[in-house]
Amino acid sequence: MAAAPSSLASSHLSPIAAVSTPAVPHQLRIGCSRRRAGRIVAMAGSGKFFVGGNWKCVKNSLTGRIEVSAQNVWIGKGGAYTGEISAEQLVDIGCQWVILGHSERRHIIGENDEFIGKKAAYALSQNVKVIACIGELLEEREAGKTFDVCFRQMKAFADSISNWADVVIAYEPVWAIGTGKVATPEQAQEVHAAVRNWLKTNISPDVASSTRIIYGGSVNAANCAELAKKEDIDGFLVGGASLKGPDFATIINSVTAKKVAA
Ligand SMILES: O=C[C@H](O)COP(=O)(O)O
Repeated sequence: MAAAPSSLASSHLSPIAAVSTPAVPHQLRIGCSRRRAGRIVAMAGSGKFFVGGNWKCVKNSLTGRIEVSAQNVWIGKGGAYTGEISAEQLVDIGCQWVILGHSERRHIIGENDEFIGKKAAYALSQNVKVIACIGELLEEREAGKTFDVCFRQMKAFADSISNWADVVIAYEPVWAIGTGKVATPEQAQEVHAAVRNWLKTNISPDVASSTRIIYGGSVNAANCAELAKKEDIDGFLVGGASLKGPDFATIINSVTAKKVAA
């Protein structure tokens, strides 16, 4: 892979961590994904936490530091789209965030860049904030196409985004998601720095320095600290490790420690 462009300082950014937990039966669910259908996804940042999944369970048990994210939303105003979730529904129940472009939506469900971009545009138009996921397949990395893929996915999001204050970028190499094969801190930092530089070049230096870029893919209690030390890693999007409460706490603390250190 070509050398990454120089990174922009991001140590002032509020860190973020994200987690998921297994489904709780008989709860209203928003969003779904593979083995973790109905999971909770929590993110910490800007002094807030964000959680999505089993709505009643989440909403009734969280403090004001926690916000909720869905894992899917429809591309436009609600209507006869059976099985889909509208942004209006999310707003109605007080759900502030949605995860878009997750690799499972791209590679299993078949959502393409344009479709994901439409979702982002409409969600943002309804004041639903977006966790914009990008990331390359293993064969794309091995072919030296990591930056090409991530930048193409970034452009699709950027074409739909006017207010970057409501966007968090999640870099999740597909080969690291749910595999136990985490990117090394250097591999992750290289892509995060490149994405931040892409924002600087294609959007603005302000957006580049203020947009949080979080890493996802086999983050756990053992590897989070070294990842969190990297300059352009502003937090985590965590799946499997969030099934273990103490591990999640360790992950949250790793990014909180970064914020304190900054
Ligand atoms: O949504 C979460 C990410 O896909 C990461 O999942 P993972 O931590 O199980 O690899």
